Amino acid sequence: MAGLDDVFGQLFSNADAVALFSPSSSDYERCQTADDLDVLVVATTNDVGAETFVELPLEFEDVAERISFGLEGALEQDVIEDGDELVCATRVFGDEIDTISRVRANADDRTGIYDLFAKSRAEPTVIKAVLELAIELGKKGQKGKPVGALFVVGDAGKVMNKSRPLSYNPFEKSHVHVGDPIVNVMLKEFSRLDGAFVISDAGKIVSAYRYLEPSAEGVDIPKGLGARHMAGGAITRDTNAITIVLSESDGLVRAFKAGELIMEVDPEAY
Ligand SMILES: Nc1ncnc2c1ncn2[C@@H]1O[C@H](COP(=O)(O)OP(=O)(O)OP(=O)(O)O)[C@@H](O)[C@H]1O
Ligand SMILES: [Mn+2]
Repeated sequence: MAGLDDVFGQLFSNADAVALFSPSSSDYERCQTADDLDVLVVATTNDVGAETFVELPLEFEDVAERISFGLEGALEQDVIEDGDELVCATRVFGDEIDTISRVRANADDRTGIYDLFAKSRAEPTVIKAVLELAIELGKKGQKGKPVGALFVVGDAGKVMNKSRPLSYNPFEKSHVHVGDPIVNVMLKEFSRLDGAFVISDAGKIVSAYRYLEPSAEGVDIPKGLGARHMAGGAITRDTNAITIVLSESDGLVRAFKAGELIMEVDPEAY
């Protein structure tokens, strides 16, 4: 009778590296003792003191998301190469590693999402909540019609200084946070209207209906994008904010940082 190695051996054979997701110290040590095995640790903190470490900004609950994000980070940090075959070990059912998947790192799959999360000033959970909201808005639209939206996340004081109100601010004196369930309903309602949402580093919604007035000098965004995207790109050069923009015309969600387009995703693919 064939052993498990014969049945599942192809999961391990000729792999270039092993990626351990949030391993315990003993998991990590055991891997260290295996001969010529390249080991990288992917986790929110480097508790095991790994030599090769890729930081996750948050624990992604979805395993496919967790792995793609980790590999994108590893590619970005040049700890793996395009085309590398990886054995990814992660937890799914419990608190310990219980699942193995074999994944090929593909540089073409890079979305820029690692850059957006890993080196931004706003809290990762805040960025995630806003990104998810933009993706959901993009999928559903507003009563079946496509909607556009512009979210400015982080460095809110400076963003407020470089913008002006288009209408009364429904979030004035309120203490609502992007993660609150009620906020998703409110934001969707307000996104029918003009201007930008301004969100603080910690996720407080500071304002809706802001008209951004950054200097657009030296901002290089792809041709064909209009005023919303130009303002969304430019404000990230003038401040330490990032922006997440949903286009009404092509339905894509884009992110800008330091005056540049760093991510472009199709909500339908999520
Ligand atoms: N400086 C700005 N600050 C905030 N909102 C803006 C700014 N400029 C434009 N907008 C908003 O973007 C909306 C769409 O403008 P426009 O069509 O020029 O942008 P766009 O980049 O082509 O976006 P879309 O792809 O959604 O059409 C405007 O109705 C307005 O609500
Ligand atoms: Mn337009």
